[in-house]
Amino acid sequence: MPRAIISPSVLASDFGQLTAECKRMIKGGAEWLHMDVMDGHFVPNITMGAPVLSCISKGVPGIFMDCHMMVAQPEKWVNDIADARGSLYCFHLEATSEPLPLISAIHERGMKAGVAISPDTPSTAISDEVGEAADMLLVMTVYPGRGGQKFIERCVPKVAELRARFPDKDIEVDGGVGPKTIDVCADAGSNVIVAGTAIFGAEKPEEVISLLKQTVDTAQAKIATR
Ligand SMILES: O=C(CO)[C@@H](O)[C@H](O)COP(=O)(O)O
Repeated sequence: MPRAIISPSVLASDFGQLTAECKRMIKGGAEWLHMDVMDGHFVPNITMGAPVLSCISKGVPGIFMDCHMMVAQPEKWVNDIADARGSLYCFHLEATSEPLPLISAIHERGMKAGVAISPDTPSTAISDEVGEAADMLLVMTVYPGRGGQKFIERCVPKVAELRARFPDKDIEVDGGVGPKTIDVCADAGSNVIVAGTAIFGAEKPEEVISLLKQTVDTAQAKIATR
């Protein structure tokens, strides 16, 4: 049964704050930290790349960096992210015509491989072969590009479709997820939860992390008995 994993999407205005926030989230119960890598091509914004991730991994020993690569050429950054000690390299299916060789390249560099789909991409675009080869599947519940957007509920059936085909895989949701939207995500079968605003905007982030985790674990236990 896939276990609940909470992966806060780290928001910070300077580097010292970034590492401090990562440490605070781990202390608050987060297993992974979601790193939004945006290149200004695949999405309009630019965030951070391998040099910043390298500093974070040095500053936060043992961190699991869940690197969400919102980039136009995902093949290009595998080595740099591996050298920066990225733990999981999640690329967008829309950004490559060769997902299987890319998954192999990611595995060869010792990282887990994730495959993301944007809201307008159907879950069936992830073939059985690609889904089996990947370690994690990411269903975006907002259009990639920035935090703080409204959850798009019509993306949720894609989670259920993927969970039915891949019962043992990690399935992540990202975008507008928080206490108000976790139930539908968890019931559909997602077990890796990315949250930015809902966690960082909370007075007690650890309570939000705990609620998200409990909701997923309860839903996974129900799904396992179906
Ligand atoms: O990558 C993205 C959006 O592109 C997400 O990781 C968001 O940054 C999550 O933030 P919230 O929607 O939870 O505020």
